Amino acid sequence: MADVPSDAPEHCPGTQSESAGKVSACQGCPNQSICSSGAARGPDPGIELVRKRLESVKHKILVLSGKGGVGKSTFTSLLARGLAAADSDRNVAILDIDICGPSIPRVMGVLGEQVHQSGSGWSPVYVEDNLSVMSIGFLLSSPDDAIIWRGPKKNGMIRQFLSEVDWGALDYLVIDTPPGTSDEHLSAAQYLLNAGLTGAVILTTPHEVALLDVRKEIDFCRKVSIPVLGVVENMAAFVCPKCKTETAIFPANTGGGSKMAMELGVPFLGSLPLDPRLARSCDEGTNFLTDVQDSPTTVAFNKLLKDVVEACEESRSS
Ligand SMILES: Nc1ncnc2c1ncn2[C@@H]1O[C@H](COP(=O)(O)OP(=O)(O)OP(=O)(O)O)[C@@H](O)[C@H]1O
Repeated sequence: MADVPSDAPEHCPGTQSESAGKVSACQGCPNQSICSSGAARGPDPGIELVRKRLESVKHKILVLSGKGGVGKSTFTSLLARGLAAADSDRNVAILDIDICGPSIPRVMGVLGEQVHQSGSGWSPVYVEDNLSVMSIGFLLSSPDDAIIWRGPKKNGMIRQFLSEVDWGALDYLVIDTPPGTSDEHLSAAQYLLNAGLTGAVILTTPHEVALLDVRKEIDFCRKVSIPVLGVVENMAAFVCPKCKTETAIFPANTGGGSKMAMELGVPFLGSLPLDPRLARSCDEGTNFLTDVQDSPTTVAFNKLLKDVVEACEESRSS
């Protein structure tokens, strides 16, 4: 093998192998520490592939949250639908890299669709003429398939997703991620930062537990140099459709997302009220923004959308 040094022990896996420096044959080898650090493998060729593929994408937005179930996929779908509806000349796409719980196909109403591969890559599924979707959910034979995948396989999948989807020219690529700061986030950050990531929108709810996790998420963004476009507080309140009384379902005992954003020096993009019609719309895969235009959630979202667009433009010019 070309990547087995002359002083290597018997059964050396090779310096380019994922297991370099990590298997029993490596014990006592003078190259073990350099191999196990990954330095011998040189830069990941995927970084350049992703950069080239995403050259034609103007804004790349990561949607993050510290906790699960706070509304990341819901917000991703609203953001993509809102951006696409505001301007028919604007091309928008969603990439769902929530490998263990891809919910975007359902929320976007394209569950069970097939993706096709051509010479120029995988073709995404079109929801509107200017809105396309790619999700791991389209590729798994069973929803449980990916749950047992280890880090390197997830990393490979994310690299493939970022480098092999034939998006065409896009104005916005909105990327839905799993909750927390896992292998998937590190992989995505590594590839996207080299491809001109616009920034991250961080979702939270007003609960203290969710806010604590959001602090960790902001800390993660700072450590890996992801620009934070802002924090969105979801399920902030419930406005009764009959009497219009507003009730804080999850009381913000410590000031909620806006206070936390101020303390951490990141922009607060706004609050989205809870609306059971939105949950139904996500389950049915319909377009809540056009179907329920009088919802306080639609009104709040439309205002917030302008701020996200502005934050993206500012991040690009800075
Ligand atoms: N503002 C809202 N009003 C009513 N229901 C909402 C709202 N936001 C989200 N939901 C509902 O809450 C549930 C969780 O939302 P969603 O799946 O978007 O969360 P998530 O953060 O992406 O979850 P996961 O961690 O599984 O990826 C869904 O049933 C969704 O329809």
